[in-house]
Amino acid sequence: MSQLEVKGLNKHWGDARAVNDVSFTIEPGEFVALLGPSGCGKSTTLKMIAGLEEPTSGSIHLNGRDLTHLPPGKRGLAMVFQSYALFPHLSVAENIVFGLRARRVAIEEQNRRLRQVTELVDLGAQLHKKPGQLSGGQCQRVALARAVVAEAPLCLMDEPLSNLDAKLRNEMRAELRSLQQRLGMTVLYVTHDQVEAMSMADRILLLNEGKVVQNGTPETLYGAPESTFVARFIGNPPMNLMQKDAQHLGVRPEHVRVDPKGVPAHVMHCDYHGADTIIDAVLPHLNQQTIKLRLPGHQQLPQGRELGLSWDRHHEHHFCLQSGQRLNPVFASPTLTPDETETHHVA
Ligand SMILES: Nc1ncnc2c1ncn2[C@@H]1O[C@H](COP(=O)(O)OP(=O)(O)OP(=O)(O)O)[C@@H](O)[C@H]1O
Repeated sequence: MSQLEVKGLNKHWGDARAVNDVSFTIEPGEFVALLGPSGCGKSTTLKMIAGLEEPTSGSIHLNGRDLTHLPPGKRGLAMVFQSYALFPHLSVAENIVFGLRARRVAIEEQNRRLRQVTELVDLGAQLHKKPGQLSGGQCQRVALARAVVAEAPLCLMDEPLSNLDAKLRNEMRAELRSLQQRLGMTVLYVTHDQVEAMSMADRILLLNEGKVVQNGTPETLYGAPESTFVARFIGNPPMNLMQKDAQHLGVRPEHVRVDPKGVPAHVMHCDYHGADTIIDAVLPHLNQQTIKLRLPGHQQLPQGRELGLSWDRHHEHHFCLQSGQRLNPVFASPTLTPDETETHHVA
């Protein structure tokens, strides 16, 4: 039995369909990211699972128990919010065990779990401080610790790292993922940041306009996007999508290489990123469409420089021009199939 089972979930406000027939499951110990652009329905989905928003229709089961219409307090879920939601007048220790006290868990058990979790999230020296005396990263650790001590069957996280600066966010990502794996926590994690979803999740549910557009591992979303929307959303810079015949031909910037025998291109612009350079080029034989390529190191090519470009066949993605849906199957192991690894020239 799946830990969480969401079936045909809808949330309509008048004519607006914020969440439109969303179904998915989460297995015990899985870390699933609910990813998508602003306004796609991520938070509304999470709120319906938490019991903070009533679904228009659909059902939510946790370990076979129907939660759909239960009040939040009866669902037994843990939550971590972007805002941390700590009580400013309580100490770190009191914040962490707040839920356990409310549930009248025995004091010895509260202390045991508090000791265990403060060691895990390295808060031992801060237990008597108030949230106002902590850094953003420490506040987020307190919020995490509170979710961990609850020992809930599912932990819901709504953009928990978005208030932290870039360096700390990176550190906390690794910390959170390692904590989740060590404890075997089942997590549903809302984010609009594809890097966060790609680096942390076992599986990604990508939402667009209230619908799940792809449900798969990070590798599947990157390597076999089911539509042009997914192809553009995952990867930075996103996949090049060029109109050719009656299709969109997709190839990722990191898979394009300079090759004198390749398709002719003119350099437009070079963008140096430190470890690599992103080059924008025009393809005169493909209706002046543009293509991006990623080259290692610092490349300074003058505007107008002529290049040849090529890529391997197994790195091509084909999508229907009208529907945007994927047309080509995925090559399971490209290096094993000689005719699929040949270099392809588009012109
Ligand atoms: N209480 C409400 N009344 C009416 N419309 C709402 C309400 N709450 C959300 N919406 C709409 O539902 C849609 C989905 O909103 P939601 O907050 O779930 O998106 P999101 O993916 O979490 O976005 P973000 O990343 O910006 O938080 C949006 O179009 C939003 O305007």
